Amino acid sequence: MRIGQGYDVHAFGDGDHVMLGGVRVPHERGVLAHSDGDVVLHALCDAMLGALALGDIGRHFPPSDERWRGADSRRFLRHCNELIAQRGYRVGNADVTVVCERPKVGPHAQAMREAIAADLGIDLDAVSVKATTSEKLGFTGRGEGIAATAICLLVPL
Ligand SMILES: Nc1ccn([C@@H]2O[C@H](COP(=O)(O)O)[C@@H](O)[C@H]2O)c(=O)n1
Ligand SMILES: C[C@@]1(CO)OP(=O)(O)OP(=O)(O)OC[C@H]1O
Repeated sequence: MRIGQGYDVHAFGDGDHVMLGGVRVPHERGVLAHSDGDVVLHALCDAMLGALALGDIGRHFPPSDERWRGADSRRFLRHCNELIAQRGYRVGNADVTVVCERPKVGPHAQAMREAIAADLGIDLDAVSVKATTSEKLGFTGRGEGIAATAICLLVPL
């Protein structure tokens, strides 16, 4: 078995939604990003890559590459899943925490779990999505941005 962790942050900018875990969540701000800026999927990709010491998301999908402008991050997740499968692993379970004051994540967590489980080809109960505020402290507390952490266990196929 292998274990990995990931972390991602995006600043809020103009817009009317944020992508989280592959789900479009209505919000009065968007995020500043090269891709769709999905912090949940970016943190999870980094956790999967980290578990096998395969570098990070920016190595596989460089922000300098125009192919990834506005990209759907589910594409990154599926690619990372293929990379780990090529090495004889699948995600045993994954646990993600989103940190922001708003939007509220809870009402969308089930849809995020379903999207992630579908892309990874694993059971729904192997995917956890949680959220917390930072009690109005720091950049997330001031509503300047959104962060996510992820941890995953890889098990042999
Ligand atoms: N963006 C968020 C933040 C929090 N939640 C839910 O609220 C609960 C309480 O958050 P605290 O930071 O005050 O502990 C938290 O456990 C989540 O269930 C949320 O849905 N979205
Ligand atoms: C996802 C990539 C894709 O170019 O760009 P961003 O959407 O800006 O997201 P980030 O979390 O900074 O990760 C780096 C890149 O791989």
